[in-house]
Amino acid sequence: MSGLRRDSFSLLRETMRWRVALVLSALIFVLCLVLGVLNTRLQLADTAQLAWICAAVAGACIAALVALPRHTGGTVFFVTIAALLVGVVAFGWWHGRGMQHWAYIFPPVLVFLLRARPALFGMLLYGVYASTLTALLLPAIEVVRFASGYGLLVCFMFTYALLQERAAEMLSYHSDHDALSNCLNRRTFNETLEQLAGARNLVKRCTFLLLDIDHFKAINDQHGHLVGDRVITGVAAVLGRELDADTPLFRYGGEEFAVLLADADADAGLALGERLRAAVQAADFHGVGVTISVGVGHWRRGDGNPSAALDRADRALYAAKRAGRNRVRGEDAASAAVA
Ligand SMILES: Nc1nc2c(ncn2[C@@H]2O[C@H](COP(=O)(O)OP(=O)(O)OP(=O)(O)O)[C@@H](O)[C@H]2O)c(=O)[nH]1
Repeated sequence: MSGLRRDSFSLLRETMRWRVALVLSALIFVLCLVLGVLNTRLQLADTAQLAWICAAVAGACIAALVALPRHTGGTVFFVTIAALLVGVVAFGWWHGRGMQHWAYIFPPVLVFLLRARPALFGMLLYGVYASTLTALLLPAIEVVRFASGYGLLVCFMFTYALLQERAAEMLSYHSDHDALSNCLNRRTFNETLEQLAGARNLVKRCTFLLLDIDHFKAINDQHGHLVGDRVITGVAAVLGRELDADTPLFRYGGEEFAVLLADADADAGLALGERLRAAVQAADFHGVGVTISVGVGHWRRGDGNPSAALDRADRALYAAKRAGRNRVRGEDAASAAVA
């Protein structure tokens, strides 16, 4: 998980978080200054003291947001403000005072700290708590005023959080998948290979299958590129149906696919290759005869880089093509092809 996907998604989220954090901390800072002055005038020393403390924390948050990298600054802000709000609620509870105006800060903080659904649960829970506290201390009209404003804010924040989650999922899907075949794309394949090579990866062995549509240029030439595109989509669908849900299928190149069988030996790869080859041959591609050739390469941890096994799968594929296509070849054939 690196490169374009993480950059674009994280940047979007970090920028949003940072901006909301800055606006919120400025708001809390100003609000607390005003509350500090008013409570001092009303001679409510403990509430004034609380307001000064909150103003100082909000001021420190503004400094942290400006000085630290956006991601760290945002996280520091939301965690600090969440802790501060819990402190304010505890203060209100302890002194038997309604602190319902603070409740309006909870929804944006929870939405930027948690996923949408747990945030909704937290927002509603706090809304019930603050409404009950208000009902105990103030006239019913105040409860209605508070609950309507707070409810509206919760609806807005939950909608925003859901939209943001959907946008992130879509962004992630489109940066991982190929638009024509809906398979995982080459970039994801390269990342998977890198992860596999990592010393901390738990996969002990794996088998690569490279699958290439036979005489695809002729299909394009005879039926046109649109039909060629449909054949690629159709072959991907057939392969996807044959594979387990947890076996990834990649579009490796133009008319070439790759399958990564984790914790499987070479024989399992050859058997799967044969099943996939037969399934494509048996499928109906609107009258176009389509077959695939398959090359299989095996890798064990300690054997060096997995890309060497991929190389062997590529040579086995070449051997399958040379042997007449529509067949599966393993590493023995790859060695023979080199010799
Ligand atoms: N329609 C379509 N054609 C593509 C796409 N990507 C690559 N191609 C074409 O696929 C063809 C691949 O041809 P070759 O690599 O010569 O191989 P082949 O004709 O399949 O022959 P063998 O692999 O030797 O069986 C080229 O003509 C590419 O232009 C695509 O996304 N859509």
